[in-house]
Amino acid sequence: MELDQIRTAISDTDQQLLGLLAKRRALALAVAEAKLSQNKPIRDQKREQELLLSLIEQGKPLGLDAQYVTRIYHVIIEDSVLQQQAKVQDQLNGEHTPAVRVAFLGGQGSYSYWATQKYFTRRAERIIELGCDSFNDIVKAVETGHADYAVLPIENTSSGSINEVYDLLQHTRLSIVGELTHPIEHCLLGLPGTDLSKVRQVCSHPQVIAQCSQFLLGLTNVKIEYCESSSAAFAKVKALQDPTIIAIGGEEGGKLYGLEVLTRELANQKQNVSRFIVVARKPVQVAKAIPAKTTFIMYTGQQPGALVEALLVLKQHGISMSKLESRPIPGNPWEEMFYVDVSANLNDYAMTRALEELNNLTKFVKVLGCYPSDEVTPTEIQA
Ligand SMILES: O=C(O)C(=O)C[C@]1(C(=O)O)C=C[C@@H](O)C=C1
Repeated sequence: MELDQIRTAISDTDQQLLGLLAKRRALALAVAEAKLSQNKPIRDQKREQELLLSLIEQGKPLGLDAQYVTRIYHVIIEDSVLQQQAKVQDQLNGEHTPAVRVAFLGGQGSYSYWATQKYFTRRAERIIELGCDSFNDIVKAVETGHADYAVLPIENTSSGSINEVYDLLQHTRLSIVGELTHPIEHCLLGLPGTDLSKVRQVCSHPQVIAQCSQFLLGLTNVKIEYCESSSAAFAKVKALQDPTIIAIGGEEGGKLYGLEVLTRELANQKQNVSRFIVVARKPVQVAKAIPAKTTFIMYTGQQPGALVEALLVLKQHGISMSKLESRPIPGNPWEEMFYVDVSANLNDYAMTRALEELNNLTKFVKVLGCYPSDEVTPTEIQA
Protein backbone atom coordinates (compact mmCIF):
# COMPACT_ATOMS: atom_id res chain seq x y z
CA MET A 1 0.00 0.00 0.00
CA GLU A 2 1.12 3.58 -0.67
CA LEU A 3 1.75 5.92 2.28
CA ASP A 4 -1.36 7.96 1.48
CA GLN A 5 -3.50 4.83 1.36
CA ILE A 6 -2.16 3.61 4.71
CA ARG A 7 -2.82 7.01 6.25
CA THR A 8 -6.37 6.99 4.93
CA ALA A 9 -6.85 3.57 6.53
CA ILE A 10 -5.44 4.89 9.84
CA SER A 11 -7.78 7.90 9.72
CA ASP A 12 -10.74 5.60 9.05
CA THR A 13 -9.77 3.42 12.00
CA ASP A 14 -9.43 6.50 14.24
CA GLN A 15 -12.86 7.66 13.18
CA GLN A 16 -14.29 4.29 14.16
CA LEU A 17 -12.44 4.44 17.48
CA LEU A 18 -13.94 7.89 18.20
CA GLY A 19 -17.39 6.62 17.33
CA LEU A 20 -16.92 3.68 19.71
CA LEU A 21 -15.62 5.94 22.49
CA ALA A 22 -18.69 8.17 22.12
CA LYS A 23 -20.91 5.06 22.18
CA ARG A 24 -19.15 3.78 25.31
CA ARG A 25 -19.57 7.15 27.00
CA ALA A 26 -23.31 7.15 26.26
CA LEU A 27 -23.57 3.64 27.78
CA ALA A 28 -21.71 4.79 30.90
CA LEU A 29 -24.22 7.63 31.27
CA ALA A 30 -27.06 5.11 30.98
CA VAL A 31 -25.39 3.04 33.72
CA ALA A 32 -25.38 6.15 35.94
CA GLU A 33 -29.16 6.43 35.54
CA ALA A 34 -29.60 2.76 36.44
CA LYS A 35 -27.34 3.08 39.49
CA LEU A 36 -29.19 6.13 40.73
CA SER A 37 -32.52 4.36 40.55
CA GLN A 38 -31.03 1.43 42.50
CA ASN A 39 -29.32 3.69 45.07
CA LYS A 40 -25.90 2.36 44.13
CA PRO A 41 -22.66 4.35 44.24
CA ILE A 42 -21.35 5.54 40.86
CA ARG A 43 -17.86 4.09 41.24
CA ASP A 44 -17.59 0.31 41.23
CA GLN A 45 -13.95 -0.69 41.50
CA LYS A 46 -14.77 -4.41 41.61
CA ARG A 47 -16.35 -4.09 38.15
CA GLU A 48 -13.33 -2.06 36.97
CA GLN A 49 -10.99 -4.84 38.19
CA GLU A 50 -12.96 -7.51 36.32
CA LEU A 51 -13.12 -5.33 33.22
CA LEU A 52 -9.38 -4.61 33.21
CA LEU A 53 -8.45 -8.25 33.76
CA SER A 54 -10.71 -9.38 30.95
CA LEU A 55 -9.44 -6.66 28.59
CA ILE A 56 -5.82 -7.60 29.31
CA GLU A 57 -6.62 -11.21 28.41
CA GLN A 58 -8.43 -10.15 25.23
CA GLY A 59 -5.52 -7.88 24.27
CA LYS A 60 -2.84 -10.60 24.52
CA PRO A 61 -3.65 -12.55 21.31
CA LEU A 62 -3.95 -9.19 19.50
CA GLY A 63 -0.40 -8.25 20.50
CA LEU A 64 -1.57 -5.50 22.87
CA ASP A 65 0.46 -5.67 26.10
CA ALA A 66 -1.10 -5.39 29.56
CA GLN A 67 0.49 -2.01 30.34
CA TYR A 68 -0.84 -0.44 27.15
CA VAL A 69 -4.36 -1.76 27.69
CA THR A 70 -4.36 -0.69 31.34
CA ARG A 71 -3.11 2.84 30.53
CA ILE A 72 -5.77 3.40 27.91
CA TYR A 73 -8.59 2.04 30.06
CA HIS A 74 -7.58 4.10 33.08
CA VAL A 75 -8.18 7.19 30.94
CA ILE A 76 -11.46 5.84 29.56
CA ILE A 77 -12.78 4.85 32.99
CA GLU A 78 -11.73 8.18 34.54
CA ASP A 79 -13.74 9.92 31.84
CA SER A 80 -16.71 7.60 32.51
CA VAL A 81 -16.68 8.34 36.22
CA LEU A 82 -16.36 12.12 35.78
CA GLN A 83 -19.11 12.15 33.12
CA GLN A 84 -21.36 10.10 35.36
CA GLN A 85 -20.67 12.36 38.36
CA ALA A 86 -21.44 15.50 36.34
CA LYS A 87 -24.72 13.97 35.17
CA VAL A 88 -25.78 12.95 38.66
CA GLN A 89 -24.95 16.42 39.99
CA ASP A 90 -26.84 17.98 37.12
CA GLN A 91 -29.96 16.00 37.98
CA LEU A 92 -29.73 16.95 41.64
CA ASN A 93 -28.91 20.64 41.26
CA GLY A 94 -30.07 21.49 37.75
CA GLU A 95 -26.54 22.68 36.93
CA HIS A 96 -26.65 21.88 33.21
CA THR A 97 -27.61 25.08 31.43
CA PRO A 98 -27.26 25.98 27.76
CA ALA A 99 -24.70 28.71 28.48
CA VAL A 100 -22.58 29.56 31.52
CA ARG A 101 -20.57 32.72 32.09
CA VAL A 102 -17.23 31.78 33.65
CA ALA A 103 -14.59 34.15 35.04
CA PHE A 104 -10.97 32.97 35.05
CA LEU A 105 -7.43 34.35 35.04
CA GLY A 106 -6.04 35.59 31.74
CA GLY A 107 -7.40 35.17 28.24
CA GLN A 108 -7.48 32.32 25.75
CA GLY A 109 -4.53 30.01 26.25
CA SER A 110 -3.89 30.60 29.98
CA TYR A 111 -3.82 27.52 32.23
CA SER A 112 -7.06 28.71 33.88
CA TYR A 113 -8.61 28.93 30.40
CA TRP A 114 -7.87 25.23 29.73
CA ALA A 115 -9.09 24.25 33.21
CA THR A 116 -12.33 26.16 32.53
CA GLN A 117 -12.81 24.36 29.21
CA LYS A 118 -12.12 20.97 30.80
CA TYR A 119 -14.55 21.48 33.68
CA PHE A 120 -17.47 23.09 31.84
CA THR A 121 -17.55 21.08 28.60
CA ARG A 122 -19.08 18.28 30.71
CA ARG A 123 -21.62 20.64 32.20
CA ALA A 124 -22.81 23.19 29.67
CA GLU A 125 -23.41 23.49 25.95
CA ARG A 126 -21.66 26.86 25.70
CA ILE A 127 -19.11 28.70 27.81
CA ILE A 128 -19.14 32.49 27.80
CA GLU A 129 -15.55 33.32 28.74
CA LEU A 130 -14.79 36.22 31.03
CA GLY A 131 -11.00 36.53 31.19
CA CYS A 132 -9.84 38.65 34.16
CA ASP A 133 -6.56 40.30 35.19
CA SER A 134 -6.52 39.29 38.86
CA PHE A 135 -7.97 36.75 41.32
CA ASN A 136 -9.78 39.63 43.02
CA ASP A 137 -11.51 40.64 39.75
CA ILE A 138 -12.55 37.02 39.17
CA VAL A 139 -14.27 36.75 42.55
CA LYS A 140 -15.88 40.20 42.10
CA ALA A 141 -17.26 39.15 38.69
CA VAL A 142 -19.27 36.33 40.34
CA GLU A 143 -20.21 38.36 43.42
CA THR A 144 -21.67 41.12 41.28
CA GLY A 145 -23.52 38.73 38.97
CA HIS A 146 -21.39 39.42 35.88
CA ALA A 147 -20.36 35.77 35.85
CA ASP A 148 -22.07 32.58 37.07
CA TYR A 149 -18.89 30.77 38.08
CA ALA A 150 -15.24 31.49 38.83
CA VAL A 151 -12.38 29.08 38.26
CA LEU A 152 -9.46 29.71 40.64
CA PRO A 153 -6.18 27.83 41.10
CA ILE A 154 -5.77 26.93 44.76
CA GLU A 155 -2.64 24.79 44.95
CA ASN A 156 0.15 23.39 42.84
CA THR A 157 2.49 20.45 43.38
CA SER A 158 5.58 22.65 42.73
CA SER A 159 4.72 25.99 44.33
CA GLY A 160 2.24 24.91 47.03
CA SER A 161 -0.83 26.83 48.13
CA ILE A 162 -1.91 30.00 46.35
CA ASN A 163 -2.25 32.30 49.34
CA GLU A 164 -4.05 35.10 47.53
CA VAL A 165 -6.91 32.74 46.65
CA TYR A 166 -7.11 31.37 50.21
CA ASP A 167 -7.34 34.94 51.53
CA LEU A 168 -10.13 35.83 49.10
CA LEU A 169 -12.13 32.79 50.28
CA GLN A 170 -12.01 34.06 53.86
CA HIS A 171 -14.07 37.13 52.94
CA THR A 172 -16.36 36.07 50.14
CA ARG A 173 -19.92 34.77 50.43
CA LEU A 174 -19.42 32.59 47.37
CA SER A 175 -19.42 28.80 47.75
CA ILE A 176 -17.06 26.19 46.38
CA VAL A 177 -19.17 24.00 44.05
CA GLY A 178 -16.50 21.98 42.27
CA GLU A 179 -12.83 21.14 41.91
CA LEU A 180 -10.57 19.83 39.20
CA THR A 181 -6.94 18.93 38.82
CA HIS A 182 -5.09 19.85 35.68
CA PRO A 183 -1.53 18.93 34.60
CA ILE A 184 0.61 22.01 34.08
CA GLU A 185 3.40 21.51 31.56
CA HIS A 186 5.52 24.65 31.42
CA CYS A 187 7.49 25.41 28.23
CA LEU A 188 9.67 28.27 27.09
CA LEU A 189 7.87 29.77 24.10
CA GLY A 190 9.16 32.28 21.59
CA LEU A 191 8.57 33.74 18.17
CA PRO A 192 9.46 31.28 15.38
CA GLY A 193 13.24 31.13 14.95
CA THR A 194 14.09 32.46 18.45
CA ASP A 195 17.66 31.67 19.56
CA LEU A 196 17.64 30.86 23.29
CA SER A 197 21.23 32.09 23.74
CA LYS A 198 20.13 35.61 22.67
CA VAL A 199 17.10 35.81 24.99
CA ARG A 200 17.16 38.72 27.48
CA GLN A 201 13.68 38.68 28.99
CA VAL A 202 11.27 35.94 30.18
CA CYS A 203 7.63 36.86 30.84
CA SER A 204 4.95 34.99 32.82
CA HIS A 205 2.64 34.98 35.83
CA PRO A 206 4.41 35.02 39.24
CA GLN A 207 3.02 31.53 40.10
CA VAL A 208 4.47 30.13 36.87
CA ILE A 209 7.82 31.79 37.56
CA ALA A 210 7.81 30.28 41.09
CA GLN A 211 7.08 26.80 39.71
CA CYS A 212 10.08 27.05 37.35
CA SER A 213 12.49 28.76 39.80
CA GLN A 214 15.18 26.06 39.55
CA PHE A 215 15.28 26.15 35.76
CA LEU A 216 15.34 29.96 35.73
CA LEU A 217 18.38 30.05 38.07
CA GLY A 218 20.31 28.47 35.19
CA LEU A 219 19.48 31.31 32.77
CA THR A 220 22.07 34.08 33.11
CA ASN A 221 21.57 37.72 32.04
CA VAL A 222 17.85 37.18 31.64
CA LYS A 223 15.35 39.58 33.23
CA ILE A 224 12.11 38.18 34.67
CA GLU A 225 9.02 40.15 33.71
CA TYR A 226 5.85 39.43 35.73
CA CYS A 227 2.55 39.45 33.83
CA GLU A 228 -1.09 39.09 34.92
CA SER A 229 -1.29 35.60 33.36
CA SER A 230 0.62 33.28 31.05
CA SER A 231 -1.71 34.31 28.21
CA ALA A 232 -0.85 37.99 28.88
CA ALA A 233 2.81 36.94 28.52
CA PHE A 234 2.06 35.23 25.16
CA ALA A 235 0.23 38.34 23.93
CA LYS A 236 3.16 40.53 24.95
CA VAL A 237 5.75 38.39 23.12
CA LYS A 238 3.54 38.35 20.03
CA ALA A 239 2.93 42.11 20.14
CA LEU A 240 6.58 43.12 20.67
CA GLN A 241 7.93 40.90 17.85
CA ASP A 242 11.33 40.98 19.58
CA PRO A 243 13.09 37.55 19.50
CA THR A 244 15.03 38.37 22.70
CA ILE A 245 11.76 38.26 24.67
CA ILE A 246 10.07 34.93 25.42
CA ALA A 247 7.24 33.59 27.60
CA ILE A 248 6.62 30.62 29.89
CA GLY A 249 3.31 28.82 29.59
CA GLY A 250 1.58 25.84 28.05
CA GLU A 251 2.40 24.67 24.53
CA GLU A 252 -1.21 24.66 23.32
CA GLY A 253 -1.76 28.16 24.71
CA GLY A 254 1.41 29.51 23.10
CA LYS A 255 0.35 28.09 19.73
CA LEU A 256 -2.76 30.30 19.81
CA TYR A 257 -0.36 33.29 19.72
CA GLY A 258 1.89 31.84 17.01
CA LEU A 259 4.68 30.94 19.48
CA GLU A 260 6.95 27.90 19.27
CA VAL A 261 8.41 25.70 21.99
CA LEU A 262 12.10 26.25 22.82
CA THR A 263 12.31 23.98 25.91
CA ARG A 264 9.86 21.71 27.71
CA GLU A 265 9.48 20.37 31.28
CA LEU A 266 10.57 23.48 33.18
CA ALA A 267 8.71 22.88 36.45
CA ASN A 268 10.60 22.16 39.67
CA GLN A 269 8.56 18.97 40.17
CA LYS A 270 8.30 16.46 37.35
CA GLN A 271 4.65 15.87 38.21
CA ASN A 272 3.41 19.46 38.06
CA VAL A 273 -0.32 19.53 38.68
CA SER A 274 -2.60 22.37 39.76
CA ARG A 275 -5.82 21.99 41.66
CA PHE A 276 -8.54 24.47 40.75
CA ILE A 277 -11.75 25.25 42.59
CA VAL A 278 -15.00 26.37 41.01
CA VAL A 279 -17.06 28.88 43.00
CA ALA A 280 -20.60 30.20 42.57
CA ARG A 281 -23.13 32.33 44.44
CA LYS A 282 -25.30 29.34 45.37
CA PRO A 283 -23.98 26.21 47.14
CA VAL A 284 -24.69 22.80 45.64
CA GLN A 285 -25.76 19.50 47.17
CA VAL A 286 -23.60 16.48 46.43
CA ALA A 287 -25.41 13.26 45.53
CA LYS A 288 -24.85 10.39 47.96
CA ALA A 289 -23.77 8.20 45.02
CA ILE A 290 -20.54 10.14 44.49
CA PRO A 291 -17.56 10.98 46.72
CA ALA A 292 -17.80 14.46 48.23
CA LYS A 293 -15.35 16.91 49.73
CA THR A 294 -16.20 19.65 52.20
CA THR A 295 -14.03 22.70 52.79
CA PHE A 296 -14.45 24.80 55.92
CA ILE A 297 -12.47 27.45 57.77
CA MET A 298 -12.15 27.74 61.52
CA TYR A 299 -10.55 30.01 64.06
CA THR A 300 -9.61 28.05 67.15
CA GLY A 301 -8.06 30.80 69.26
CA GLN A 302 -4.52 30.50 70.58
CA GLN A 303 -4.94 28.46 73.77
CA PRO A 304 -2.58 25.44 74.02
CA GLY A 305 -3.83 22.37 72.15
CA ALA A 306 -6.75 24.21 70.49
CA LEU A 307 -6.01 22.89 67.01
CA VAL A 308 -5.36 19.35 68.25
CA GLU A 309 -8.74 19.32 70.01
CA ALA A 310 -10.50 20.56 66.90
CA LEU A 311 -8.86 17.88 64.74
CA LEU A 312 -9.74 15.21 67.29
CA VAL A 313 -13.41 16.00 66.62
CA LEU A 314 -12.88 14.92 63.01
CA LYS A 315 -11.07 11.78 64.14
CA GLN A 316 -13.85 10.88 66.59
CA HIS A 317 -16.39 11.03 63.76
CA GLY A 318 -14.21 9.00 61.39
CA ILE A 319 -13.78 11.94 58.98
CA SER A 320 -10.51 12.00 57.06
CA MET A 321 -8.79 15.27 56.31
CA SER A 322 -7.12 15.75 52.92
CA LYS A 323 -5.67 19.21 53.53
CA LEU A 324 -4.93 21.64 56.37
CA GLU A 325 -3.71 25.14 55.60
CA SER A 326 -3.28 28.18 57.80
CA ARG A 327 -3.44 31.86 56.83
CA PRO A 328 -3.05 35.02 58.92
CA ILE A 329 -6.23 36.86 59.93
CA PRO A 330 -6.03 40.45 58.65
CA GLY A 331 -6.02 42.92 61.56
CA ASN A 332 -5.14 40.21 64.14
CA PRO A 333 -1.35 39.83 64.04
CA TRP A 334 -0.06 36.26 64.66
CA GLU A 335 -3.56 34.80 64.70
CA GLU A 336 -4.32 32.14 62.12
CA MET A 337 -7.40 30.96 60.25
CA PHE A 338 -7.31 27.22 59.45
CA TYR A 339 -8.63 25.91 56.14
CA VAL A 340 -9.67 22.28 56.24
CA ASP A 341 -10.60 19.93 53.37
CA VAL A 342 -12.30 16.71 54.43
CA SER A 343 -13.54 13.70 52.47
CA ALA A 344 -17.17 13.94 53.58
CA ASN A 345 -20.58 15.10 52.44
CA LEU A 346 -21.98 18.06 54.34
CA ASN A 347 -25.26 16.15 54.68
CA ASP A 348 -23.64 13.08 56.30
CA TYR A 349 -24.69 12.56 59.88
CA ALA A 350 -21.04 12.38 61.02
CA MET A 351 -20.20 15.67 59.29
CA THR A 352 -23.22 17.48 60.71
CA ARG A 353 -22.31 16.32 64.22
CA ALA A 354 -18.64 17.22 63.77
CA LEU A 355 -19.54 20.75 62.63
CA GLU A 356 -21.90 21.20 65.58
CA GLU A 357 -19.11 20.21 67.97
CA LEU A 358 -16.58 22.44 66.21
CA ASN A 359 -19.02 25.33 66.47
CA ASN A 360 -19.10 24.86 70.24
CA LEU A 361 -15.38 24.24 70.59
CA THR A 362 -13.90 26.96 68.37
CA LYS A 363 -14.45 30.71 68.04
CA PHE A 364 -15.55 30.65 64.41
CA VAL A 365 -16.47 28.06 61.77
CA LYS A 366 -17.66 28.72 58.22
CA VAL A 367 -18.34 26.13 55.53
CA LEU A 368 -16.90 27.25 52.18
CA GLY A 369 -18.61 24.50 50.21
CA CYS A 370 -19.36 20.84 49.64
CA TYR A 371 -18.57 19.55 46.15
CA PRO A 372 -17.88 16.35 44.18
CA SER A 373 -14.33 15.06 44.49
CA ASP A 374 -12.48 15.13 41.17
CA GLU A 375 -10.01 12.45 42.23
CA VAL A 376 -10.51 9.21 40.32
CA THR A 377 -7.70 7.01 41.60
CA PRO A 378 -6.90 4.39 38.95
CA THR A 379 -7.96 0.86 39.87
CA GLU A 380 -4.91 -1.37 40.19
CA ILE A 381 -4.98 -4.94 39.06
CA GLN A 382 -4.74 -7.37 41.93
CA ALA A 383 -3.01 -10.51 40.81
O1 LIG B 1 -20.15 -0.66 34.84
C1 LIG B 1 -20.36 0.31 35.56
O2 LIG B 1 -20.82 0.19 36.69
C2 LIG B 1 -20.02 1.67 35.08
O3 LIG B 1 -20.41 2.64 35.72
C3 LIG B 1 -19.14 1.82 33.91
C4 LIG B 1 -17.68 1.95 34.31
C5 LIG B 1 -16.89 1.88 32.97
O4 LIG B 1 -16.61 2.92 32.39
O5 LIG B 1 -16.64 0.78 32.52
C6 LIG B 1 -17.47 3.27 34.96
C7 LIG B 1 -17.40 3.41 36.33
C8 LIG B 1 -17.43 2.28 37.26
O6 LIG B 1 -16.55 2.47 38.33
C9 LIG B 1 -17.20 1.01 36.56
C10 LIG B 1 -17.27 0.87 35.21
